[in-house]
Amino acid sequence: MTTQPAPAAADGRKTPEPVPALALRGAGLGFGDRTLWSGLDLTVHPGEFIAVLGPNGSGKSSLLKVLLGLQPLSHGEAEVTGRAVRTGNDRVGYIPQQKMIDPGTTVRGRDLVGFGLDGHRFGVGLRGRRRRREKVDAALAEVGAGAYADRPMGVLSGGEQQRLRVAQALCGDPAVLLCDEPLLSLDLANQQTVARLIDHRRHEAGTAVLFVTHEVNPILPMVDRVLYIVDGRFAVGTPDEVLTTEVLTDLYRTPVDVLRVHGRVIVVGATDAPLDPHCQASPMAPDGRPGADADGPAAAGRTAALR
Ligand SMILES: Nc1ncnc2c1ncn2[C@@H]1O[C@H](COP(=O)(O)OP(=O)(O)OP(=O)(O)O)[C@@H](O)[C@H]1O
Repeated sequence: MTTQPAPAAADGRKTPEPVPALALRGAGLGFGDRTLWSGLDLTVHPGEFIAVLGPNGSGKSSLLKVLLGLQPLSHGEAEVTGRAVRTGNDRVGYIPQQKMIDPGTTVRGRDLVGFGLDGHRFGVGLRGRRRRREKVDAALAEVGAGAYADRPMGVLSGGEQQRLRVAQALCGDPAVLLCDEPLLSLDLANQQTVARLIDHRRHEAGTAVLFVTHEVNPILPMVDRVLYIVDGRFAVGTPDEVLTTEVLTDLYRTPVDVLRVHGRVIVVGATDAPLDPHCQASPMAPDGRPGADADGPAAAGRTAALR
């Protein structure tokens, strides 16, 4: 949670700070008289992997909408690669939840991936078309979807469809990848595949990742920092800093225990004060839902930045 001063060059001049992939400054969002979150300052560097956690309705997806330029902030500023957010920004990739596509859908996987290049300018004519095709082929190869790329989307399995959505999001070489529960409805093997693809891309290409999830287990080893939002309050820090009894008790304003069992994080809520309408008793996931747990490193016990 500390920032390094910019290193000095040999001639004594300071090297300019790298442009963050993503920056929120004093950001706030509310609807009517309800504030989802406010005073949010978050700078995400190229290649960083941020998990966005919190109970239902805490404003996680709304944060992604803000960064996609689909939802204006109530306060503050949001920037992607140093520029104010806007719709249709080809520096931003988006992976939605897995939802089965209608079996009658004839759009091919290859076509879906190509939609990820809409807005990119390859020029007209043969050369432009060839460059576009090369990009699509490279994205299909990256996710291992070449074998079924020419089949209609409607006949593919959920895992195959989701790999193609990942390819679509990566196709345009985004600086920032916004993921809205992309592992939901996938079996464990496909969860791991999709998570690894995203992790690989951020290591290889320096793509920053904002990953909204209710289940931090499959991605915890990849997570650099957590943004945990509860009822207008939030904490930002490493998983060891945020996923602690102390921080979650502060956030939820009710006693919460964070346990580490066989390398997994289990969050246990107070039985007399359910943390959300679905959570009558422990255990619960770090997002407040009952009955789930999380892979995780041993607790370091440091306190996160808590708002
Ligand atoms: N355009 C809108 N107008 C009014 N209220 C809205 C609007 N968009 C979202 N909300 C409300 O804001 C709250 C946060 O919604 P959001 O989808 O961001 O939550 P979330 O944390 O992603 O929840 P979940 O985990 O259930 O997906 C919800 O109560 C939702 O109804």
